[in-house]
Amino acid sequence: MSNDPTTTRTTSELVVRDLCKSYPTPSGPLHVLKDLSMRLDAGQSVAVVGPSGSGKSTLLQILGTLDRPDSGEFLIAGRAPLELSPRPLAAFRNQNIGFVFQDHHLLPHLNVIENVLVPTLAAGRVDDTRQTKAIELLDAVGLADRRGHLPGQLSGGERERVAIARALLMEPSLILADEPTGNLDRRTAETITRLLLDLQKASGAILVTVTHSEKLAESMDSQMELVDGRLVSL
Ligand SMILES: Nc1ncnc2c1ncn2[C@@H]1O[C@H](COP(=O)(O)OP(=O)(O)OP(=O)(O)O)[C@@H](O)[C@H]1O
Repeated sequence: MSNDPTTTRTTSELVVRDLCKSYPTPSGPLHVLKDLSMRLDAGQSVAVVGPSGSGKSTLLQILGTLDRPDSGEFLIAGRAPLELSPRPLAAFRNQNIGFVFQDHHLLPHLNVIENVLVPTLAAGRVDDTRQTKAIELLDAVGLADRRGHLPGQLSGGERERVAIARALLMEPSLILADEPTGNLDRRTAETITRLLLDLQKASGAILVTVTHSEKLAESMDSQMELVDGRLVSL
């Protein structure tokens, strides 16, 4: 078995055990996640809901390996990212985790296909396979004829589609979405939700979506609420 965190894939489950996270405040630590555990199989989608301040973004940041918990552990694709040092962790994140965030984070000076290919630049290789994959994904999200456009020349819904294509480029085992339809009108939101779910199901990735939208939450396989630092099935 390879020790390369970018290629090892022993299991495609997401296993989260006893995550704790607190932030220091003047009146003492604010305990946001308290022994949070969850387990999702490949191809499953889950909506995480909860009131503002309940810790949804904190959970997503930790699962996305962008922040560390105080304690606890989790496995993505059979690997424990918390055990990795910064460089292998960045490679692991790039290969295994796709992010779809409300504000897209598209690079304004790169055109649509270049934005989709950004993860390959980070991986240091833009090969023909990924180029083909990028074209396929842009086709799937209905933007085949907008490849050369800059993000500023696209609507909000179109930019979100680019972000979805980019998130799926490396065929990640985990997709994390934070209010992916937050800024969109109802019809566009429905189209984007369908696209995201269709592509996620086809790829077999796990999708964790944080949202305040009941409609979006209901579209996922299951719904969980963050209550007092833990996830409760709805
Ligand atoms: N870096 C930080 N330092 C201190 N407190 C923080 C920090 N980040 C988040 N918090 C606090 O942790 C709690 C959880 O925040 P988080 O952003 O995870 O909530 P959320 O459920 O995503 O909220 P929303 O729905 O409003 O986005 C909040 O009380 C927030 O103020």
